[in-house]
Amino acid sequence: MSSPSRYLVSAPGKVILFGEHAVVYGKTAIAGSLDGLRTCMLFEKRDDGFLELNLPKLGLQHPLLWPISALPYSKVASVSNGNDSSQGFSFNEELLEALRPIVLEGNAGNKNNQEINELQQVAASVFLYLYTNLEDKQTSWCGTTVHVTSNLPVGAGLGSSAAYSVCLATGLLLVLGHIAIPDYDEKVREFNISDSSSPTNLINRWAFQAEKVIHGTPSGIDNAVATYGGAVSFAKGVMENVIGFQTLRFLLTNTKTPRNTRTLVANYPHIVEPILEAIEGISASFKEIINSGVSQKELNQRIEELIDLNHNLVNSLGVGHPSIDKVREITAQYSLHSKLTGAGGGGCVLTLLRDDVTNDDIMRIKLALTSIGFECFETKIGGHGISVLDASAISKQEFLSSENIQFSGWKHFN
Ligand SMILES: Nc1ncnc2c1ncn2[C@@H]1O[C@H](COP(=O)(O)OP(=O)(O)OP(=O)(O)O)[C@@H](O)[C@H]1O
Ligand SMILES: C[C@@](O)(CCO)CC(=O)[O-]
Repeated sequence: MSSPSRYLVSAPGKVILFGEHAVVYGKTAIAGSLDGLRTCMLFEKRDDGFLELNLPKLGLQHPLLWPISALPYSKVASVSNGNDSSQGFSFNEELLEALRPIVLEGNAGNKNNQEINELQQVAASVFLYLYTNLEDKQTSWCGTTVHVTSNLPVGAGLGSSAAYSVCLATGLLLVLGHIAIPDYDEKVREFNISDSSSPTNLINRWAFQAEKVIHGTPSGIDNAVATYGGAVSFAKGVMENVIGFQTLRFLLTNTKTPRNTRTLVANYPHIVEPILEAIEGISASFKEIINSGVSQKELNQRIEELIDLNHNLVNSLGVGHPSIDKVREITAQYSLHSKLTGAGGGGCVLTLLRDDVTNDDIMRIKLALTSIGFECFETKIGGHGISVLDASAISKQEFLSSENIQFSGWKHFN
């Protein structure tokens, strides 16, 4: 059977319930995939030896273009054999350095690439970093065009970079013949991180590399959630399913504030260590409570206490912001509890919507928040991680106008 000439891939955003920042220092965090907030990519076959990347969500109206022959293949020899104990590969700084001028050069005569800003350069570097590593001379694709769409806010704490990284890793692994579209319509939720032959693990490892291009030293929780989906407890690259809170409803508020996500940890490691441990205690308490069989009312009340505790602790690491305080103030008027989520310093705020909150109140809260320029999403946690589709029958136009179209027939890796 011939391989598809187009692939569609889709990965969810994530929300961190407890443990952001602390997880970077090896503490346990709890997070889940976002229902309905996803990034999608269409990979189209080319036969002219070029790579094309379209990034409209980053404000780039024209395509970026590179000849495959310009990639610095001489820098990749050691990558796949490297040994990064946390997730499987070592990061190739030398390759990233070599890609910097190439990102801007593009093909001769194409000035487009030179006009791109720093965020766009990072997104392009991720693409070329993965492609250079994964290119397989056996592939029947002599180039690819990538289109990206997303309903996730970028740079707001909901894991848009992880969804981007997971989609790119998956699409390129498919295009370059390392993995194939699976047969499964539904995912069996089992993690076996040590099984290096599992396509899901391969995707997660390469997405982690991509996250390193964007973030430097990420914990790996965001790419893990975007890859595996569902709700997880995560520490030091090790993950467990957490069940029992997929029924909870949340309001996410994007304060749209430029973020300052730098914490005090690097400057005061000894002072903040007890704070990081206390944050880990919150994740542990959450896991205990969620499995304890307490009534829904008691469960909600305890989660709200943990939300406040976590917010105040992470706030003391220096990633609070007046816009986050504003959301907490408005939701508190309706007796609801909120915390920053993700890297903080602006960005998104998570509010637990208890069962007893009326739809009228939710509407009023949303109105109060949107009237001061914030953006709200009502969501549940859980749902599929990376999903793929043979898109041979889907045109580029259909894909680009697909915001409200649900493509059917998605497949999932087990
Ligand atoms: N739709 C997209 N198109 C292109 N690049 C994207 C897209 N979404 C995310 N990115 C890449 O991810 C970067 C944003 O990552 P950043 O970590 O700042 O935000 P986030 O992932 O939304 O937040 P957090 O990591 O706190 O959850 C962008 O600068 C870009 O490089
Ligand atoms: C702030 C942080 O903990 C979460 C970002 O979504 C960073 C990370 O885990 O890599």
